[in-house]
Amino acid sequence: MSKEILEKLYFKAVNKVKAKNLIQNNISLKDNILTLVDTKYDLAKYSGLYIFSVGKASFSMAREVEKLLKDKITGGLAVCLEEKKLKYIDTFKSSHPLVTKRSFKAGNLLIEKMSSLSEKDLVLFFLSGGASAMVEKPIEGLSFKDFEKVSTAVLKSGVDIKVLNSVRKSISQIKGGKLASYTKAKCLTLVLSDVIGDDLNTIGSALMYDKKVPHYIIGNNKIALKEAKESIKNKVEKTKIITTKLNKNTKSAAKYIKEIVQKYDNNYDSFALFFAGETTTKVKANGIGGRNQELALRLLEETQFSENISILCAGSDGIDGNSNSAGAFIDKDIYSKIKKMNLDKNEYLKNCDSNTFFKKLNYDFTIKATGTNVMDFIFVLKIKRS
Ligand SMILES: O=C(O)C(=O)CO
Repeated sequence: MSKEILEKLYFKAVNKVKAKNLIQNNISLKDNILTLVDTKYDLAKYSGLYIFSVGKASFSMAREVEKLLKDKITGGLAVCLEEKKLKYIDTFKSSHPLVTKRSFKAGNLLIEKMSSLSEKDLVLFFLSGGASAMVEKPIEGLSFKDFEKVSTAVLKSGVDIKVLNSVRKSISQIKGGKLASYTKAKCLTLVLSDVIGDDLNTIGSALMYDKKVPHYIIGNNKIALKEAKESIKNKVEKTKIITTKLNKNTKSAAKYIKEIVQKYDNNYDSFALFFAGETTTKVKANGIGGRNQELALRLLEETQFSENISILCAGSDGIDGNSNSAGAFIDKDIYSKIKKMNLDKNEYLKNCDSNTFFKKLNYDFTIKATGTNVMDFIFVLKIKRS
């Protein structure tokens, strides 16, 4: 029952920031006038309209924008993770989370297409999280092998995305706004934020963020959480978005969440608490899991939650680390199951194997990739058990 409610809350949040809603809520076309958020562009003034899209939400963004703008679109490219085609926009399947040669190919394709445009063309560039790994053109002289070594080492080091992307920008010919300099076209960037505080210098390694390109944030975790909160406000005594900027390592995050839950537990009979952000962890072993399931595992350490509390920790993209799950649940029954199955939490933590742990218990949250990405969610629910 609580698992079902948590799952519903998750999909409420995620659906609000899926491409279909984002495009419908932020872009419209009437009599050749394209309205983006609050700015109007007269398409008659441009010789071509090009759509580019990069990131985990790339394909769905491009697909939805095609549905809206149809043959107004002259061309473009969606670098995506799907092997799918579109009518007006070319697609190219790249890789994530590791940079591969496909990411290099995607980088070159972007440069080739964008540099062929003139100042009379208009570009809508859709940027979502994951873009940094999906497109790349490393600085001259850096071999693929060396590039791979550097990027894999920083990826596993446990640094946050800001630091990670600063390193990525320093070894790239397209990141840190450099991609924008390859084109003469008028460019506008529409951003689905997967970074704390919607920092445009960090999202997708700021491919297009130089001074001349307006950026519009069209989706972020705040929008997602508000929708989830609204959907449950009549069913519990208290709802609260605690933070949209959680950026601690999994250990400190677990401690922080526990303290807050304890406080609410002492004061309310029922509640829904919403946390969002991105925790960090050092990957020191070869198990299966990601930061969301590791956080859930750490939440099980030391004191138990009281019996009416249940929790979901999950990535909004539907994928947690190297596992095929989005995250994991916790409820009162998990403690006795752990005991019964004689599972040693510390062993699984040490082996970075949180997914195996939750799968054994049948407490993993496994869904398909959602096609969007606004970082991670932690939903805490207190309701009477039915
Ligand atoms: O840089 C990326 O690709 C991220 O996921 C953050 O936006």
